Amino acid sequence: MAETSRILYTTLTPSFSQTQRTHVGQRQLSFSRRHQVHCSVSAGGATRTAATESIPWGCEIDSLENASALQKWLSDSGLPPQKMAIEKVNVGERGLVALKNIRKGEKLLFVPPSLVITADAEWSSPEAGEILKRNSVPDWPLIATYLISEASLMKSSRWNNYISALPRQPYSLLYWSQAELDRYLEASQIRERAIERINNVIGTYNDLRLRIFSKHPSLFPEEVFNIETFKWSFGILFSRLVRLPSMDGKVALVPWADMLNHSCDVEAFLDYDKSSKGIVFTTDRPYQPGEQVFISYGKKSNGELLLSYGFVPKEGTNPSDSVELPLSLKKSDKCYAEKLELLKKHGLSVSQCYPMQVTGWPLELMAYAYLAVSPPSMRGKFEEMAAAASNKTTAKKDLRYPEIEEQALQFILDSCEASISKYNKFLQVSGSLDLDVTSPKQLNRRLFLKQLAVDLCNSERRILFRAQYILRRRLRDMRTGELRALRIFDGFRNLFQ
Ligand SMILES: C[S@@+](CC[C@H](N)C(=O)[O-])C[C@H]1O[C@@H](n2cnc3c(N)ncnc32)[C@H](O)[C@@H]1O
Repeated sequence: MAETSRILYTTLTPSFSQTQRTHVGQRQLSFSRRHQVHCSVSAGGATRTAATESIPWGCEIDSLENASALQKWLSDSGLPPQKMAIEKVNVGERGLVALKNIRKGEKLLFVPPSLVITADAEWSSPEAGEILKRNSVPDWPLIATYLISEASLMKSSRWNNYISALPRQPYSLLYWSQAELDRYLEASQIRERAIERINNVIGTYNDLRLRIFSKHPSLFPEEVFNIETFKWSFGILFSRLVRLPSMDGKVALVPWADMLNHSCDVEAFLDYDKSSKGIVFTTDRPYQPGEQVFISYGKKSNGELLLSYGFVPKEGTNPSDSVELPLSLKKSDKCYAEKLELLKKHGLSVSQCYPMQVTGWPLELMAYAYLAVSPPSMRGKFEEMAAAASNKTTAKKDLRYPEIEEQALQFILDSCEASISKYNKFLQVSGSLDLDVTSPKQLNRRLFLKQLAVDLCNSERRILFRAQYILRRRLRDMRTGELRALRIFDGFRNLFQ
């Protein structure tokens, strides 16, 4: 699915105002010309009702409640006969399962553009769509608002069957409270990313509310267009929106295709196929009847998958897995101010995170480590080190400074070990984290979140363990090499004495 965070940041600069209104009032609205709006939003367990009838905002993610209505509507609306059907599955709750033998290299789906939601989609409430477009609202917030608008129209929207089959509470970190993020993701840098993302959604909503919704309350009543419904629609976008490379990277919600779950073992991805004029993917392995068919949501780390999609693949099964390692300049460094200024010049800050993989770490990380440990006598090299530490520069990154190689590796090792001890602490206490829950529902949610956090922390710590092993070995080899050289030197000295 799409590279979500990047898109959100570049499409709308949110105001980041903290004035959120999460309460939904109790009055009737004149939003829809066709019927009155009734709003019941379930978010974080709370249900808010605005009128007699309620907007369902999708269905339970683990139910097949609306799946057959969705399939029927899709085929009546032009989706060609499929070799797959929506079923309950072991991985991903609901998914698409092969009905017939499917060959490797076969094209599947063929969802026509008329069944795809993009920023150009026709609004059931055209006036509302016009206003957003006039205000140059970027694609992501535009589609998020569109989804809320269409959901609130229920049966009057042409997307009713699609929206009814969407999950009422998409699994994404958007739905974790600050306390849950602090409690479960304390050790992982994903916590920061989740907070940043939640603030972006809140900022985006506040910006739209101030600039547009508050000026047109009859078209965008707060009972419907509020932070809870935005969390829902952004949760849907984060977990289902796709970027279509053959349509110039256009982002789209593709009904039916968005029932496909992710596997780290496959490389098949969704795209627009010019010859068949539909959204397709090409299988990279055969499937037998009854087997779940998968696509790839992209080469994402376990943390990124949890952030957008709310799941963590089994430990050791994701070849794209990585962990963000935080590195910081030491305050006691004699050249601290000078180094910091250069880091800032290259768009970096005093603490920088770099992705570590089981297979190694980026050259930028090594450049940062060189800068952090380099003595005042290497002042002339600081600039090139800071430039190479930034991935925004075209500067030569593959720098080597043999004279400080050992200190740089030791610096990375120390940072790895500091991170490992945070994970150790969390994983040791995680067993006793849930003793204070009172209701079974709350207990289930807590256990579920805790399990996700434990899985994430185990997979991130595993990468750090591997890096620790490699770094220790490299340092040991360097030190024994140095010792041997020293002994040879001593031998020569004795000989000449
Ligand atoms: C594009 S939707 C796929 C359809 C979804 N299973 C449904 O029932 O609506 C993405 C969501 O499916 C689930 N999912 C996808 N791949 C998964 C996997 N490998 N393991 C667990 N859950 C997965 C996650 O909840 C994710 O947010």
